[in-house]
Amino acid sequence: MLQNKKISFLGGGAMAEALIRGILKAGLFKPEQVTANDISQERLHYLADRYQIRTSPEGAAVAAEAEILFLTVKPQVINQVLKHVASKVRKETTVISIVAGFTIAALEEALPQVPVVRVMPNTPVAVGEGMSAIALGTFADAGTGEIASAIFSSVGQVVNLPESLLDAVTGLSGSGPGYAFVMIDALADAGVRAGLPRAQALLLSAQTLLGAAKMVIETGEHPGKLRDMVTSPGGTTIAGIHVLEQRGVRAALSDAVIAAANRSRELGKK
Ligand SMILES: NC(=O)C1=CN([C@@H]2O[C@H](COP(=O)(O)OP(=O)(O)OC[C@H]3O[C@@H](n4cnc5c(N)ncnc54)[C@H](O)[C@@H]3O)[C@@H](O)[C@H]2O)C=CC1
Ligand SMILES: O=C(O)[C@@H]1CCC=N1
Repeated sequence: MLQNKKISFLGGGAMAEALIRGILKAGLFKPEQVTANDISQERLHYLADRYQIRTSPEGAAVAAEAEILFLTVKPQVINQVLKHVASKVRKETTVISIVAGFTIAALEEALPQVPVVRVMPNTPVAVGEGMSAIALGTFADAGTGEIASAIFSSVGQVVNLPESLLDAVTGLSGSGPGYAFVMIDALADAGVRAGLPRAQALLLSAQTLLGAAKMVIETGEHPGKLRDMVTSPGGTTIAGIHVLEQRGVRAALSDAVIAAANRSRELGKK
């Protein structure tokens, strides 16, 4: 299905790089099938050098030859980019937008009759542990859906959801790695505070979150039940959890997700 298809990225920033790294690592595409476009020459040199992919500063030319075209620029510039390339995008090209808040309706207005897919992935696609939610546009058939699913399943887990839920996804899993990195860093600092050497504290912190997440996914158990398994009566864990509850960690995480989802909605209105 994807054999020999030309896949291109308009915008070669952090998320495009995460996807490029992930799909090459998964062996889904060969470097010569991949082209990145960016306004920054420095970025293009870096991507060509690091991943041996093709690069070009000519967005319209890249869009014209793409069979799968990724839109990976910031929400603030997507309209300008689409205006520049829209007339070059062929009706057979699958267009996959990961732009936060940018709606399928807006994509289809810029690219009439083109099969478009809106996806909200996250940066762990770079290491094969991404979480992506997919919503298909009006002109996307089952084949288009299969292409998007194959790409994103090669770099992590995929869910299909109605577009109306993608702002919520952005607040939870799209932005979520940011929250997780803050937690990992804070726990590592706490380990140092408790007397551990920095490098070991960071490993203990990150591996603990990785292990806990894996237990939830692999056992299918409710996290509350798994938490009870760690929590001995009168023991250490309940003493720590009490402090988290006292400081409102659950409410803080909940407010973080809602704030990010609201921001995604706001970006979509611009
Ligand atoms: N970073 C993340 O965790 C995630 C980001 N997204 C979405 O991915 C998109 C890209 O985000 P990042 O990679 O984080 O941003 P970024 O700022 O790292 O990358 C954007 C790239 O676009 C380039 N660019 C700017 N104007 C351009 C133009 N006219 N033509 C071609 N390239 C141009 C910039 O030079 C930059 O390299 C955003 O729309 C964001 O909402 C979605 C999911 C997760
Ligand atoms: O911060 C952002 O706007 C992007 C969208 C999801 C994750 N990062």
